[in-house]
Amino acid sequence: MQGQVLRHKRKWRGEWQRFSCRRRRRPLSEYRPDSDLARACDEASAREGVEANGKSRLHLVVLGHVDAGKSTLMGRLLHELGHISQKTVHKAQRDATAAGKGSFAWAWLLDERAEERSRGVTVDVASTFFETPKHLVRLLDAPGHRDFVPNMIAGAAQADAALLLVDGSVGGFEAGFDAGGGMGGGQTREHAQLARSLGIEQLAVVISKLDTCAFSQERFEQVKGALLPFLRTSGFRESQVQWLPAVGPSGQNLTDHPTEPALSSWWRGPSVVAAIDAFRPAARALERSLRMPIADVFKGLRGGLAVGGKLEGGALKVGTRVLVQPGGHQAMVRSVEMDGQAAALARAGDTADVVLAGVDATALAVGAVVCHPDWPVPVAGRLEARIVVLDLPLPILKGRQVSVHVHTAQESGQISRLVSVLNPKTGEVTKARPRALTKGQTAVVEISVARPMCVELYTDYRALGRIALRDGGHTIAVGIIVSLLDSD
Ligand SMILES: Nc1nc2c(ncn2[C@@H]2O[C@H](COP(=O)(O)OP(=O)(O)OP(=O)(O)O)[C@@H](O)[C@H]2O)c(=O)[nH]1
Repeated sequence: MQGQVLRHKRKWRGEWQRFSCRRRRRPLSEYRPDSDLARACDEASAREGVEANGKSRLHLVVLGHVDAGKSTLMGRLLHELGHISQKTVHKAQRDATAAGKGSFAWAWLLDERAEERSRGVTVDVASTFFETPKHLVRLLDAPGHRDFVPNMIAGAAQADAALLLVDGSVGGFEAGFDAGGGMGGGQTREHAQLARSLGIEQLAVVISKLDTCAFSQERFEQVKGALLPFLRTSGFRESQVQWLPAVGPSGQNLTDHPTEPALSSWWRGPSVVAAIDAFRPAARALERSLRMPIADVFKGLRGGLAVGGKLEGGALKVGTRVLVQPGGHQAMVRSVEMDGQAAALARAGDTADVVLAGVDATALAVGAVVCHPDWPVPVAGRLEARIVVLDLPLPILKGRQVSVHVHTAQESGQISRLVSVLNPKTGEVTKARPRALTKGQTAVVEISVARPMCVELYTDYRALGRIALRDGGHTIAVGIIVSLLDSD
């Protein structure tokens, strides 16, 4: 059953009929970019190096357990890099102190900026831009609280690399990393596992708050020693993981080697900025057909409805005809904005705001996908996924209700069939039709969703072929989509 693709099977029934796109999909391998779009992409690639001073775009997500120090570190970093003025810092300090939350002044810088940008947002991930010597960084500051993990997933789904903030203080690390009685535990674990399952391979683990234990090298190594085996089993390659200490409030090891003697005496590695510069930007998948999962829907500044998101493949420009799935809604690109500026073109790897003309507002929702009309993204109500079962106290049984996450989409569904248990190394079936799945097992399951979702086979389109299953506020399994059933 694995790998079987039922691409053209149609089932017209009830609500499904309204969601289905009446087009027959052509194989992705046949895709050739439209010639004027291809020319515009070539010209943009030629200009790119000059306009961006040779810098490349990087989507970076900041992850970590609640209160690990993510916002503080990034607020201070933006100030050090000249993106936040001294005046704004003073104001945030005054406001935070007046509210009896003086220690949150740096964090408030980022939070306040997020509010300013708010425009009926649907994804509560603060997003801002900064430059490092090598990169133009789009920063996504994901909320650490477990209630907001779905937002974190939407943020991480767009990222090329992640900073994982880990509270190094005594008790702080343990709280974020604790297995939590077998129900997923702290968000250090869950964020790391989700990040990897969402395709993030490059990670910098920033151990914060070492000032609370006299900048102890021993504590740094202890935290690293506890976390490294877990990251390995989560699928990170050691060569792709950097480790570094940093203290947000005093700015230690953010842009330069630390000035604090207790830290500089033993730390020889990179600063946060150097670690970010060591990340490789993702290659632009221009040869793929257009896929832009919608992360945000809002009113465009110059009228019309706009959608925001990252182009996972292809390109679009003013005048491009697109299709919005589910539903097969035709639309025309009226304008494109990137980094708050009007742009002629958006290409794979860019995050853009796109105003669409000729489309009904009801078609535009977070989790819908803007795609090429001749190569529409499949919409499936039932699919098979190869999953790894995470830390959970109760086994997964057939019928388990789950929240299904794929790119920016989230839908309720159920595990409708346990297909097989696999040997994780060889992929061989070790048990067909198991009665239950337990922690650590690799398995193929069938998932049915309440409303059909835009998904792809992992082998066709990785960014839209990764899946996470959550239940009761915890991620219970992560995996890849191996077969589309009832898809159109
Ligand atoms: N001593 C010390 N305190 C820190 C450090 N980094 C952050 N803090 C403090 O930790 C608290 C939480 O910091 P935040 O930056 O809000 O943490 P966060 O990870 O963004 O929290 P959420 O967004 O709620 O997940 C604040 O009081 C900060 O001042 C650090 O390196 N050392």
